[in-house]
Amino acid sequence: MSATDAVYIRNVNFSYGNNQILRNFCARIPYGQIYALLGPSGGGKTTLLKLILGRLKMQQGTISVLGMTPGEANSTISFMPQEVGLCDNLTINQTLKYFKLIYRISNEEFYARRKELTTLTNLPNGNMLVRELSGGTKRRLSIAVSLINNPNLVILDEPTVGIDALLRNQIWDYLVSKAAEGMTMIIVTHYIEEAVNAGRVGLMRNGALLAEDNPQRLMSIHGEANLEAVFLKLCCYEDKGLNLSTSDLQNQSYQNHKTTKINPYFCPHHYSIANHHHNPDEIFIIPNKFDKNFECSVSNCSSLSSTPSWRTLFNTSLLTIKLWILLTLIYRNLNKFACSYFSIIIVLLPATQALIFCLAVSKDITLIPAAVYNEEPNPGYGKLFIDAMKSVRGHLIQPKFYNSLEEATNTIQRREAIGAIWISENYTDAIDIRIEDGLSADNETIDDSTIRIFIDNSYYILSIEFYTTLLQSFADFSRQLFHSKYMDLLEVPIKMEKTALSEDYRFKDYFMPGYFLLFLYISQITIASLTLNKERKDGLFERSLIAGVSHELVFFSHIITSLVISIVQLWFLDIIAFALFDNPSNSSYWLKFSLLLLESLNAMSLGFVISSSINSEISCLVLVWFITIPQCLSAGVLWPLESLSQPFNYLFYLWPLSIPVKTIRHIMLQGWDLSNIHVQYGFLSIGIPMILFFYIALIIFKRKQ
Ligand SMILES: Nc1ncnc2c1ncn2[C@@H]1O[C@H](COP(=O)(O)OP(=O)(O)OP(=O)(O)O)[C@@H](O)[C@H]1O
Repeated sequence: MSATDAVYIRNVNFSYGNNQILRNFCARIPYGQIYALLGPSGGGKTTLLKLILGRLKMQQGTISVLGMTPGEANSTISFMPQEVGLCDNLTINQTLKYFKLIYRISNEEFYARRKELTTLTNLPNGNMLVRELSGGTKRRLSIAVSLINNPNLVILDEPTVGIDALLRNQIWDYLVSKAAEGMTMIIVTHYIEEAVNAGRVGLMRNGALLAEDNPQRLMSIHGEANLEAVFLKLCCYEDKGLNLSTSDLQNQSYQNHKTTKINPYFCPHHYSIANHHHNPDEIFIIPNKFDKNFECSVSNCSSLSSTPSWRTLFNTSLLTIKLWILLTLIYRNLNKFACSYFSIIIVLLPATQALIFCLAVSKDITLIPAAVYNEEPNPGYGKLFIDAMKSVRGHLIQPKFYNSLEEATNTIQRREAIGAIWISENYTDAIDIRIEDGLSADNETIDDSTIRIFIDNSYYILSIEFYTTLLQSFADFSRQLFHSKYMDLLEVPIKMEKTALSEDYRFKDYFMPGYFLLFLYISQITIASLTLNKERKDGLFERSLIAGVSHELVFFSHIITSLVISIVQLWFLDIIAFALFDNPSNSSYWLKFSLLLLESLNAMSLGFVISSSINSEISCLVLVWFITIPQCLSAGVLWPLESLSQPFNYLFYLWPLSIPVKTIRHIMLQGWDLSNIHVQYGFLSIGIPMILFFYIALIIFKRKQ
């Protein structure tokens, strides 16, 4: 290679599996020129660009880019991918600002260049979201992004597709002027006629270069009026088996070079990384043989850069730069998140679920309808029992009276009542006789003094509550009855003593900690399972990597962004569950907060493993459902783990929610703190898998293309 080559490619072979894409590909792209790469669709142009950028691993051959190996000089290279490479959820201004921050362009330079480029590319209002732009406008923005850092080398993959002819001409004029200032450009284009503007064209077919030269010279060598005819002619040669090798052509073009004056427009006198100050009329000499031993000249390569050399920055303040990029990425992530309607639902998901929970479950069940058939002609003990029943557990049972047993039981059939109560005609007398006779009471007296109950057990929870209330009412009723007869000793001989853990907890209190944890978990795993695959598909990702952003920084930026989202979610949850509603929390606020936050990170780590491994977002969501829905039942959220059938209960302890749910209950209901071994174990059971999953996710994220 020569010192005048910005990019030097020699004998490169590349295959995707058995499909060989590039065959002994050779090309050289001089500094300060526009190199147009032409060829049929599927010919391997994009593959070649990715090899130049180091985004694909070389299999065979040599590529030197700005005197370095592919990928090394990327911070001074800009790349515009074929798919425009923008993020739909950012505005035009945010997109440009993102690259300002990534490339660390000074404010002054940035505003001047932004003005120049937005005028050139005729961009609309900077506050418009990228997703609101037309295809052509996106492409124009993408061009502006590629030039915002005034790079040494710009690689544009089909930049002018979908752009009208007038603007296309203006853009080409601008590119030509930038080449005149020393910028090197590789442009893949399907518009053969616009390639005439380039200083050099490479005609590519079936993964090999058919010819490479100045367009005018190529046309004159082949005696054709346009490049398309040249290309067709070369294809014909190839099809007929005439082997017109690249070096033949180069020798040929070199010979022509010596005699042909190149249009000064395409051989600008400013160009010359090797310090050749050419006269506009001077001939640009292309060496006719590739140098065998290539030596890179880094100083030459970096001298054109207006942005600081990445290496220098690495040496001086590596940490500051990484921190700066990390902050920029977080800024971008948050902007993207804020622009999506879906985000607000995700942020509010745990809080809204908590609100629904508090409205629906946190109050005791009241007013369960019960049908009463009281046969007693006058108010007696039957009425006393019903009155006792009404006042138990906040009016849980609402009695409705009927005139026959049939009417009362029919209400159960019609689902108008959860149960029916039948009090016999002689209930008061029978009770008195039974108290008198004690164990010698006859069967008829026992029958008459028994209250009969009919329950609809298909409403399981309601029927349990109904039955429990009846038992409690009967205890109250009998206490009153025995008290009225001075027989207090006959009271039921069980007394509930008060302990630190004997608060009057109900079903909702048992359910609440696990439920809150479940919804934090679901929201975080859902976000995370769509994060890394979306990042990979995001147009900015490829560009950011080329700009020097590492996979690790992108990964950490997502962890921090999701952590911020988790904290906001937790605050909303706290406001709803503990400030607006009076849910029990017997623990330190920070211990509870830390456990919930750690479990959010745990969910995130598993979500990242999913999103780094699977590209399809639908498949990720299905997998998330597959993991989370069974946990509602088998991780102790709703139903205690102790009741699960053996040996599966041991297996179910492996669910990411099982031990955290137990631990949060220990903290919130039992008031245990970090000195308790079970709480420590709970924290460890979240932390260890979390670190492991984050590590696995990062490895997959880095390896998977
Ligand atoms: N990741 C991949 N895995 C397998 N094959 C691939 C992959 N990427 C590209 N190819 C194949 O490599 C060939 C060259 O693709 P490439 O995108 O480089 O062509 P191209 O010349 O840029 O085409 P176009 O002009 O249509 O963009 C195509 O046949 C394509 O199907």
